[in-house]
Amino acid sequence: MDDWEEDQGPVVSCSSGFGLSSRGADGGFKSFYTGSTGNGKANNEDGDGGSWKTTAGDGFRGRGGRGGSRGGRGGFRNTFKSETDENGNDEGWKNGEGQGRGRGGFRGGFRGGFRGGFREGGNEETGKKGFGRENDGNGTDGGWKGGEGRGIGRGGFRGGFRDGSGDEETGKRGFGRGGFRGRNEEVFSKASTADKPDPEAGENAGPKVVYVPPPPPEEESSIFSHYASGINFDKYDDILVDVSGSNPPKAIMTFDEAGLCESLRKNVTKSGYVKPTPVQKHGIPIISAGRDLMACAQTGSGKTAAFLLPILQRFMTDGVAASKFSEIQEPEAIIVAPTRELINQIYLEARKFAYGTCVRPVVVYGGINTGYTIREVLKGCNVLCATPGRLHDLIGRGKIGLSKVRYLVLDEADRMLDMDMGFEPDMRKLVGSPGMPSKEDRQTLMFSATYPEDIQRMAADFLKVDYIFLAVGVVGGACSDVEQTIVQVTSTKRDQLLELLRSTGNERTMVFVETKRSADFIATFLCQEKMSTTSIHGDREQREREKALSDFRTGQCPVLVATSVAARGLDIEQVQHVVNFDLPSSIDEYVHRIGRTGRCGNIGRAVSFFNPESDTPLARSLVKVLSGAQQEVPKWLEEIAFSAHGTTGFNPRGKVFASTDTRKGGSFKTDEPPQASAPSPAAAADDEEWE
Ligand SMILES: Nc1ncnc2c1ncn2[C@@H]1O[C@H](COP(=O)(O)OP(=O)(O)OP(=O)(O)O)[C@@H](O)[C@H]1O
Repeated sequence: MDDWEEDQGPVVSCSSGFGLSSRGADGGFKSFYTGSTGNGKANNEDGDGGSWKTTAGDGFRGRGGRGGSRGGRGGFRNTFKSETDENGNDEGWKNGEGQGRGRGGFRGGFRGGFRGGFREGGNEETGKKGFGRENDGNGTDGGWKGGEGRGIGRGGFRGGFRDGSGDEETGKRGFGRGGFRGRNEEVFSKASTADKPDPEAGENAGPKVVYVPPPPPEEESSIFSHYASGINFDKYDDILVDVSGSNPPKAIMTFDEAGLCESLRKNVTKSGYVKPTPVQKHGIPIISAGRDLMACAQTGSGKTAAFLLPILQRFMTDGVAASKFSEIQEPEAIIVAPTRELINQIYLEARKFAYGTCVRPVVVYGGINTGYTIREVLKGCNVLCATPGRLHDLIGRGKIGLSKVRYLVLDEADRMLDMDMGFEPDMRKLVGSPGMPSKEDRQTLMFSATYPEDIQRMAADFLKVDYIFLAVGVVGGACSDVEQTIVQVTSTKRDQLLELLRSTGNERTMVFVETKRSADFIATFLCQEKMSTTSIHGDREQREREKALSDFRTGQCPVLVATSVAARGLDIEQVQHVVNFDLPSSIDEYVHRIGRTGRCGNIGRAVSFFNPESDTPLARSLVKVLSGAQQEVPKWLEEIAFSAHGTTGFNPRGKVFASTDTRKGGSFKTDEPPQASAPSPAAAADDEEWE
């Protein structure tokens, strides 16, 4: 039997103990929220887990279990301290000796299908052999004692204890899936993920993932469903465009000039596209002419179609391998993106534009069953849409061959090439993989709304020397259709949020927070306040993530609390409003987050809570972005920005916007040396928990 088929054997479900859309409450909050209904109280009976923390032992730390609808989660005393203090609900305890007793956190875990079992390197799959008191059904005790080097896991699968040397990003080498951390939760590792065993992939590598996503709709009406472009769509034509590089092809003005075949043309029309956006007007002929491209255009301005259409057209002209079963598939195009939801969205766009043609797009990403993924790939694959981890996994298994790759597309290219938080090692590994045509023999296309200067320079390694740089508007600038408001806060952010959401009625709103725990906490809080809220972050199962997104898309839950996992690329109809409950530490991230609204010529609003204690390093970049998008800059923000010493001008991560192609040497340089930014307190606390 082929190795991947083994995945079809008995597997441990990551979903056992979970209600469909419900989860235990975070310890310390005495609350519970459902993923979809906002019914915050019905199942609260066991959710009031006490927070806990240990400070001794061999660096272990985890979370209490997530037990179905009755489970609680061990709390996070330190991180949530201020919030729980505010709430008066913190029942946390601290244990300096690595021993102690907890309440709901563990109890919930034990009751949740053996999640949260106490393990000492025991059976990772179930945690059953741990010290969890599985029959502690009444939840009256749930206490535990831990000596050195022992830990409490968050579920048998997640967050289990870490030996300190494990892979902090994935927990792959630790005991259990410590989950994701930090701001970009899809970032698996600073080193290549493929260098390490994939917990979903190999034998003995950890729990197998059984989730198989529902098939995408087949009806034509669903495939082509779209939202209308907005009143500002025509204003795109006024945006300044800078094209640099030798002999750039002439822009097209209409889709008729794009030279699309009949099928593609029809699909473009059925998608509601009447005229191309600037990135399409310039990008399509550049790609069609066979040139490499680094394109920067504001959020929501149609970058996806700008690369998909010319690629598909080339395949229609030159032909692609017939889609048929083969034990190894050799796609002609590979598209990579940093998050699962985004790559799935790109896949759906590819499928839409390729509708009725012989081109078969396939999507692969983590969090879903590997066997299922492989079967889908082996049916035939011309355009492979992938997140990096799963892509390398399939290449490693010999299911994907690279020798026929003609197009390599990096969407959110700055994230994909970010050395600190992105997938740079994975991308280098990909282009260096056996069979992958050299950059001279393939076309490499990069798209984003932001391109820090250092990333631009590094990106050149992946591109032919004569690549074209296309900038629509200011590189790194925010979409001017988003009305941006910055509100100074003190300590009552939650109440301010509530007031804000109450004033916006049923508007579809994304609330961004910095940490996964904050996401749970705020979602719980809003549910308690009778607001239909759901949440998405890297600690949720893929099934839950997709359900959350779908509930938000359909309007069943008009409020989505999200970490930065949802900051980039997601194109959701009628998101009228983005709230930065916590500001991100990077201005690029800010630009992407607020770009979830005001898309395709529609108007949107973004309100950001600015906390002078933690957000001052971002002040100058914010001023720059606000004024660049013709937004009012509050006086107080200007004062903070210009009195702040030791902050970088435009990006606290020490990066500066490039105003244009770095080959021309242009950038918004500041007169201050770049500094490494300190993580925000919230993010730091998040790190603390996982390390
Ligand atoms: N020419 C067009 N006419 C009408 N609608 C369009 C056109 N081009 C793109 N759209 C629509 O605009 C929306 C935004 O497009 P897309 O998601 O490609 O933006 P993006 O530039 O990739 O954004 P982000 O930077 O957030 O990733 C989508 O719903 C897409 O279908």
